[in-house]
Amino acid sequence: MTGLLRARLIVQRTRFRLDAALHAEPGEVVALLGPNGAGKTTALRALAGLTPLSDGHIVLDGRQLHDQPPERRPVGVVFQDYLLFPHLSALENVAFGPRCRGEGRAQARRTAMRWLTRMGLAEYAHVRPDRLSGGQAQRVALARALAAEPRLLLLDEPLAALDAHTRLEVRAALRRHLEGFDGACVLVTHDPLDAMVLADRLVVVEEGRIVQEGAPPEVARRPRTPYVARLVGLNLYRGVADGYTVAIAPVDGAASGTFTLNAAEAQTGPVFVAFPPSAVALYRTRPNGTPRNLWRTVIDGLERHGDSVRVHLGGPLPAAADVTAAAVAELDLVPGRTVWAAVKATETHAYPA
Ligand SMILES: Nc1ncnc2c1ncn2[C@@H]1O[C@H](COP(=O)(O)OP(=O)(O)OP(=O)(O)O)[C@@H](O)[C@H]1O
Repeated sequence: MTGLLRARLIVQRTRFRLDAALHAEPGEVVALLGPNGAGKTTALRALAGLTPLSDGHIVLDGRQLHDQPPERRPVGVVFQDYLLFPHLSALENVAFGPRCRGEGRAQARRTAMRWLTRMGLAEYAHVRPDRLSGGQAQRVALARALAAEPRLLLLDEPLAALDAHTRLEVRAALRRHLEGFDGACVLVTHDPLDAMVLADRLVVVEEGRIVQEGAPPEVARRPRTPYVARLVGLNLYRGVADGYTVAIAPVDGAASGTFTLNAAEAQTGPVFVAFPPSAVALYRTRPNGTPRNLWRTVIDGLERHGDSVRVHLGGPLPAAADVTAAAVAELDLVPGRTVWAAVKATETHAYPA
């Protein structure tokens, strides 16, 4: 396998094992996405040399890194809370990187100033971290990591400490800065939007294993686990296809196993079927002239979801449906109510499992 970064990360703990093969090309941004405790941070720390590998390897630019201590690795790290030195100015914080790489004091300060200017922070050069906003501190931390000219940049939840508004701006700025970086970048995030916006490739980790990877639109369109489906907001089922019909496998013990969905694409054998909550229409009484998929179900719960209301439906096919607030009032949708749910075959998407 070629690539700037080639790694097989194995970390064995008493009740947890990470075993993940990671690779990245020059200039590629790879997002590690996964639920709590999946092993994302462990993978990042292993790449940085902060957590030892139990087995495996890390090769960067053709050089073995796994036997090098953290300070000898051409790796820049931005932690979630940035870990800026509180007693140093922004400039001195950024100059720390080039200093560690052996630049003289004056030269390191010039390098640091260049980076701060690039990040739009020149006027904050002499300000200490406690006087910086979250977004500014994030940029200083990024400048400090990049000023050391790493070949691998590691970002641990780079936007997690920011409020929603700042996050939007910083996300866009971070994307621009990453576009100018020609090394490999691995970032860890919980947030699917961060991942979709920032990454060229998503690597989904669950229970220490990679369960899916691919370009963001591909992962979003064809989720392969319930976690990924929830993340991208799709209803997802496993089943066995015979032409345009799919016999759905039991979902969380709820589906009977005999539930059949009509899909838009003809397939044969094990498949996933996905459709968005917005494709589910709800009725109080059995509608006439209906789409091909129609079933009776019970409302489990409701929650606000952006401008609409997400209705959680129980068996026989647990699903989420997005409806307007007006529809909730009109149909008197309340938990426990029996409704009819309909999905057009053309709104479903079936693909090989
Ligand atoms: N220092 C440690 N010693 C022992 N176990 C640890 C240590 N750090 C993490 N773990 C365990 O290893 C597993 C993976 O943790 P890790 O922090 O890598 O997950 P994560 O995907 O980053 O989760 P989160 O999104 O919650 O940060 C978890 O079961 C965690 O409890």
